[in-house]
Amino acid sequence: MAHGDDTYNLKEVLVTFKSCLNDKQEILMDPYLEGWKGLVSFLNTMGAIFSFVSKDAVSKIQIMEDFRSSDQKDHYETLQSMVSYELKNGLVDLKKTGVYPTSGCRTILRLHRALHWLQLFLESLRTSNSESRTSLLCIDSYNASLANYHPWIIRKAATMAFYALPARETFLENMKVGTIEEAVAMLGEALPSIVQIYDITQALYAQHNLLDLP
Ligand SMILES: CCCCCCCCCCCCC/C=C/[C@@H](O)[C@H](COP(=O)(O)O)NC(=O)CCCCCCCCCCCCCCC
Repeated sequence: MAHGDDTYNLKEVLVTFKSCLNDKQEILMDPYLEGWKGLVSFLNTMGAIFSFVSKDAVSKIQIMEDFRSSDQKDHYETLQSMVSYELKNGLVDLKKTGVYPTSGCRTILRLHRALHWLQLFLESLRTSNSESRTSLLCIDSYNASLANYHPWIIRKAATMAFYALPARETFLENMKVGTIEEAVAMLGEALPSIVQIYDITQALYAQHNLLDLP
């Protein structure tokens, strides 16, 4: 996985999401977190204006990595095993924040909602044309997804930061996957696995009534 800025290649990051599913269609925690870490590295190349976003993502990734290096690590091997372990042992605050403010279930839910934003944003980036403004694509995908879970002050800060995004062609070049056309083609290849991971997680959380965890 390329995390250094000069060898940075978003293709590797998005391909990591492809390796998240095992043969039982369960989502493997380690590559899932690895994918997020790669996205955060990319976000860090977009400037300090996004540091409040990357800090929050990093702290959530860290919570999950701590579970993966704890005595309970085997229970956190997949999203499915995490849900069943935490629910069975009463380790999730279901109605309001209490004893378990940083459960795996609520932490992954935040990343899962952000994955929906990513899916919408990448899809609009892929299907837009050279006239499109990245900032507006980003604002639209944010408003259709994550914004619904954020208070006014975060929405305001996020929207202001989006205006600092580079133009579409520069953005696609920054992905370091070759020409604009190659970058667009790569998005088309990577998106189905992101959609699949999102859909499987959404169904898992819906099945256990976990979509509104505080
Ligand atoms: C192209 C760059 C745009 C990046 C925009 C990302 C979406 C904006 C998210 C704004 C989050 C603001 C920070 C605070 C969030 C928290 O309040 C909030 C709730 O947490 P809590 O319940 O523990 O309090 N946290 C969250 O919703 C989780 C946010 C996680 C955001 C991860 C974003 C990673 C972005 C990676 C960008 C990669 C772009 C790749 C494009 C080719």
